[in-house]
Amino acid sequence: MRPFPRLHLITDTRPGREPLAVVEAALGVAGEHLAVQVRVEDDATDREAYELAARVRALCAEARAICLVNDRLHVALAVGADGGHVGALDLPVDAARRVLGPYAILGATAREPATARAAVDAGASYLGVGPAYATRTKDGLPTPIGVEGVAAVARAVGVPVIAIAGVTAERIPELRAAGAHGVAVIGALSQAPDPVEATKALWDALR
Ligand SMILES: Cc1ncc(COP(=O)(O)OP(=O)(O)O)c(N)n1
Ligand SMILES: Cc1nc(C(=O)O)sc1CCOP(=O)(O)O
Ligand SMILES: [Mg+2]
Repeated sequence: MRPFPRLHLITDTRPGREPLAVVEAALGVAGEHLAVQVRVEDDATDREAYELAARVRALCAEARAICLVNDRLHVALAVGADGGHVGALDLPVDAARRVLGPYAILGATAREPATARAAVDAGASYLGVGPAYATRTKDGLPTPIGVEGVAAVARAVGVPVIAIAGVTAERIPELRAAGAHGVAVIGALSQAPDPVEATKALWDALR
């Protein structure tokens, strides 16, 4: 079985961003070691989500990378993605598992050990754990849990923990030391002046 990717790139579809260019740059560096999660803004239409996901899925297939879809599991199924990711406002994890089937990759957001254990019991195959640090990318998040919070979740579960929020290449060593299997990033790549160099820095810190 393939090792679960340590680097997860989440698409940034805010105005002025170029999600496909960033995905292509990252795939060129990390290829099959990358997971790309297609995440669109809440007010995007399903058609917009589908069209982006279909293009990302094709790029990932060419690079043998994993393609996941955030929230919209019908879109994940429609494009033949490898799986999906759900959080507290999305389908419950057990329902998401029923939708995606037993073999799909299913990520769930967890911010502390009890939720993390419940998500794994309900069928999550990895956890997105954060906010590890403060971030400007998403509003309304709770206070960052820090590396100690990531470590508490990592100790509680046996599935890969993917740290999220405010992650930079410089922060990866302490997250890995805390037990994170890997990291998920938006801004570290989508706001980088050179996404190729930024992917190299992230990947070098993870391997
Ligand atoms: C890897 C990863 N971790 C956490 C999240 C956040 O999911 P959620 O809490 O459902 O919030 P939205 O991303 O849907 O706004 C994630 N997407 N990926
Ligand atoms: C989509 C998302 N979910 C988070 C959570 O903590 O659940 S943080 C986040 C955005 C992360 O963006 P950046 O890498 O730019 O900080
Ligand atoms: Mg969600």
